[in-house]
Amino acid sequence: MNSLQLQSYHGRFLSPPVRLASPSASCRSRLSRTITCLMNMSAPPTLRPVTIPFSEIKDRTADLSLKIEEGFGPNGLGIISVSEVPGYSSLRQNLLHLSPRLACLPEETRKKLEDPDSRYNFGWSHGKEKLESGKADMLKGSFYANPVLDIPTTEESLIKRYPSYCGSNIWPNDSLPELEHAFKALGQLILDVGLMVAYHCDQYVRKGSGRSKIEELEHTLARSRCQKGRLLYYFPVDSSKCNGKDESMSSWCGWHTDHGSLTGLTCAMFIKNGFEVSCPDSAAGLYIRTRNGDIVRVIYGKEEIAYQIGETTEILSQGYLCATPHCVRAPKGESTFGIERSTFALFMQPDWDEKLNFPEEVHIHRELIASNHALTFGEYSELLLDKYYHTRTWGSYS
Ligand SMILES: O=C(O)CCC(=O)C(=O)O
Ligand SMILES: [Fe+2]
Repeated sequence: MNSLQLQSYHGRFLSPPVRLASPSASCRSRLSRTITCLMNMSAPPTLRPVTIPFSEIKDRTADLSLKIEEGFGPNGLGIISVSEVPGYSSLRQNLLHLSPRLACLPEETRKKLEDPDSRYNFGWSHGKEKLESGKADMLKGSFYANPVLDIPTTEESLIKRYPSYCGSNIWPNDSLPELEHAFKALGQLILDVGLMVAYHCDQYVRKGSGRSKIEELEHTLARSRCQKGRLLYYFPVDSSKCNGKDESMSSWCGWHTDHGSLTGLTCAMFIKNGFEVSCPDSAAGLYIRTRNGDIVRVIYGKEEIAYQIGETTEILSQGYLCATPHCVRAPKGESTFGIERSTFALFMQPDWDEKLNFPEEVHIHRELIASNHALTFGEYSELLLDKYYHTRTWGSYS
């Protein structure tokens, strides 16, 4: 089993997950009935998350607390998927096909899409984040934008104070004009479905915690101006800095927890020579550390949107829902040379002004933030960026 290290990851950092009370026997048997274990021996098992059809998640009268418990509860994987979302499949295809095109734009074109002032949290970002080794991450490129608001605020003091959220989107209007529409359409859909997931999470927390007054995830996210989409492009295996000898699970993307509230994820697309292919290495892809401490590979269908919990939900739910540690393993072996990976993450996050009270029972970033301390989400994010993200020396931000 991999020992997890505290790691910086573009403002989304790994912290030791909080252990809650051990799961009941009934939870355990329910989980083992519903999880399909496809592979087991020395390698970590491959599991499917609990899947909730769109018709159920959109139903505000449905009681989905058992399914939310299976996915996000003390014995769950920390990830669920939503299936049969109308219109989703073509929006995913449209956007994921654009990431290789973006990544192979001429260097000076990509440079114009960079935004050092936001520490590369808007527009194109490549080689600006640190890997677990501390070296610059050349393995993937990212394109960041707020899919809902092009200009979240015009207030200069806010833009200075919270540049990673209050800055403006940068679209490649001349070089890849299709990107803006494709990015916004998919981001908005994942957000709409994510708010439905958030509603059912609130119901689950209210019921299970016995607290009538909770910080509602759904409303916190619905009023936020901080949604952030990330289109990820993992460079072909042989042309990246990866020498192919990296056996670790986190060879493409290091272990971390996302620091927002809820992350929506598409099923990744593998591409070779411009064509979609299936990945020849079945060990490649997304890995998760469950709240029981097990490391598992997680798979879900192309037609499904996956959602996992971020740190801010752990803080606002007072540890009732826990952030999900995850990483991505690169494919290995000669047959995988030339394979690129494209995927999209939507980080649903509170507004920069939203107050976070750090409760006693949550141990996230204790080295930085004392318990019973309160910070806004904007302050929390910038604090983490200050500590772990050393771009002030690279960019014009000073
Ligand atoms: O590439 C992936 O599948 C996950 C990416 C991720 O975890 C992130 O961007 O925070
Ligand atoms: Fe992540």
